[in-house]
Amino acid sequence: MQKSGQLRKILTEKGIVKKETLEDRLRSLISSSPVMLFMKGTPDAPRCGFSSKVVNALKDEGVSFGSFDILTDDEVRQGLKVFSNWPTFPQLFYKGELIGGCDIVLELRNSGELKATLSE
Ligand SMILES: N[C@@H](CCC(=O)N[C@@H](CS)C(=O)NCC(=O)O)C(=O)O
Repeated sequence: MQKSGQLRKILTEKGIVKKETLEDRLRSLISSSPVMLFMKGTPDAPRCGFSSKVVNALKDEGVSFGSFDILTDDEVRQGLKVFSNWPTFPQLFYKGELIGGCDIVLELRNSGELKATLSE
């Protein structure tokens, strides 16, 4: 365990810091970038066609975004479905709010609203 991990463990045992719950972790991940994409794979190497389409739509519109590969963390993968009440990936968030998955992002792109939706 790394030093910061050891410190957190000791402080948590002493009740000095609150144990980070999965919900805390999800909230913090969702807010880690104004536009945040939970996807399968990475923007450079998507591992699902739906994720790939959303990455391309964001890149085409010149939107910069953060991403998280849910294939690397099953807790986040299953937890986010419950937290956001959305059963599939990709999931795109803007300023902490769920925008939607692939179908919605493509609809927004096709109607010319994607860039504006992600910069309000
Ligand atoms: N219609 C969906 C398509 C996405 C989808 O069906 N994703 C599936 C297969 S990649 C999924 O995430 N299943 C749940 C899982 O793999 O945990 C959308 O608009 O995003």
